[in-house]
Amino acid sequence: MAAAGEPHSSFYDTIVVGAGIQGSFTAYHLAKRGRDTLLLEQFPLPHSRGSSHGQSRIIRHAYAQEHYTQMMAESYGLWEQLEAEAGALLYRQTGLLVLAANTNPEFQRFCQTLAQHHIPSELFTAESLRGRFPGIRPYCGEAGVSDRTAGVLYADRALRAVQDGFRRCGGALRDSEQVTDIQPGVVVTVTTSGGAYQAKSLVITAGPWANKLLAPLGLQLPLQTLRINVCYWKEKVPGAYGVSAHFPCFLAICDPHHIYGLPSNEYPGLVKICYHSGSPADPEERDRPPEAPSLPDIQVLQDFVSKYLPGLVPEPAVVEHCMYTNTPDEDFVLDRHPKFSNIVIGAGFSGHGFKLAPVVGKLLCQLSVGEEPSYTMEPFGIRRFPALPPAAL
Ligand SMILES: Cc1cc2nc3c(=O)[nH]c(=O)nc-3n(C[C@H](O)[C@H](O)[C@H](O)COP(=O)(O)OP(=O)(O)OC[C@H]3O[C@@H](n4cnc5c(N)ncnc54)[C@H](O)[C@@H]3O)c2cc1C
Ligand SMILES: O=C(O)[C@@H]1CCCCN1
Repeated sequence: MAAAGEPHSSFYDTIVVGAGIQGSFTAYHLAKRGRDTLLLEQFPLPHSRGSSHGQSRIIRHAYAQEHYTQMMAESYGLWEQLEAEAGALLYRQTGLLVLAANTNPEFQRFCQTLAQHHIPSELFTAESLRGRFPGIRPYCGEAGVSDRTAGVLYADRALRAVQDGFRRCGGALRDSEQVTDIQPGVVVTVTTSGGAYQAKSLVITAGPWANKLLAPLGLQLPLQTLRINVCYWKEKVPGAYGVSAHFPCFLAICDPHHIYGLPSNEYPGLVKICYHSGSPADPEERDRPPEAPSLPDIQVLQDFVSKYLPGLVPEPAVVEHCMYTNTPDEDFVLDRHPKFSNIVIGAGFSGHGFKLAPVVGKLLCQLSVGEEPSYTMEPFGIRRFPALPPAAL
C-alpha cells in the first residue's frame, strides 16, 4: 500500500485508456470475461470534450461498405442485451432514408448491401418520396432507399449504461486521471496524474488524443481530428419532423457533401442536421478560431435545409460541438501496435463508430487477450497505410 499522498500502484490484467464509447465497451467485454480491468479517463465523467457525448446517434444496418452491415447484425443484439441489463431504453426505431441520385455509385452500394443482407428496406422514386415523406422535397429529383431497422441511439444514456455495466462486472473506472506516460514491456506500466499502474496488456481508445499517446511509442497514424458543428434547426410547425410524425433519420449524398439528420427528439421542436465533416482542430483547443478559413459547412447546411426541408427555419437555432478522428479511408484502426503486441489500438472511428461500439469493444477485447478476432481485421489494419515511417512497423 503506497504511503498517504503517494500515488498508489496496482496490477491489472488489462488497462484501457479512454472512457468514450469504444473504451467503455472494450472494458465492459473484458470485465464480463472476468479480466481484472482498469478503465482510465482524463476528464471528470460525464464530459463533452471528445466524440461520444450528446443525446443522439444514428444506428443502422445500411452501409455502402458491406463489412459494417455484417458487423451491425451482432451489434444490434449487443445493444439489446445492454438495454436489458441496464433496464434502460437506449434505442428508438425511426427508420433511415438514404437520399441521392439513383445513378450515384455510393447510393447503389447502399441498395446492394441492404438487399444482400435481407434488411427490411424500400426503394423510392422522387414521386413516391414526396408522397411518403411530405417534409422532404427531393429538390433535384433524388431517389431514396430506406433501412427500416435504423433508428436513434440515446448516446449519453448508452455511455452511462455501458460504464455502469462495466462496474457491475467488477471493473475499476477511474476518471479525472490523465495518462501521462506509457512504458511498454511484457508488463506495461501506465503513469497517470493520480498514480502508477501495471498490466499484462493495454488498450488505447483515446479518440482525438490517440496520436498524442502513440507518439512516445514510436507510432503516428494518419489521423485527422476535426471540430464538428452539431446544428439543430427549428420546425416551423412543432413536431412536423418528429419521431411521432414518423420522420426518419436521413443521409443525403449530395456530392461532394454528405449531410445527415435525425427526427426532432432530444430538443423538442429542433431537428439535428449536420455536415459529415468539419475543420481541422486540436482536441486541446477545439473551439479556438481556426487559422485556415474554416469549412463553409453551415452555409452548405442552410442551402440544403432551404431547398430540401421547407418545413424548417433555414438558420441553425442551436450549435454544439464534437470531434471526429478521421482515417484517410474512413475505416477504423483496430490493431495491435506493430512493435508491442500487448498494446492494442482502437482509433480513427471517422464519425460513424458509435453504433458499432459493442462489436468494436469485443474485437479490441479479443485482440488484447490474444484471441482470434470474430471478424476479418483486414479493413482495420495499421499496415494498410503505406506511408507510415519504417520505425513504426
Ligand atoms: C457530431 C457527431 C455525430 C456522430 N454521429 C454518429 C452517428 O450518427 N452514428 C454513429 O455510429 N457514430 C456517430 N458519430 C461517431 C461516434 O460518436 C464516434 O465514432 C465515437 O464516439 C468515438 O468514440 P471514442 O471512444 O473513440 O472517442 P471519445 O469519445 O473521444 O473517447 C476517447 C476518450 O479518451 C479520453 N482520453 C484521451 N486521452 C487520454 C489520456 N491521456 N488519459 C486518459 N483518458 C484520455 C478522452 O477524454 C475521451 O473521453 C458521431 C460523432 C460526432 C462527433
Ligand atoms: O454513423 C452514422 O450513421 C452517421 C452517418 C452520417 C455522419 C454521422 N454518422
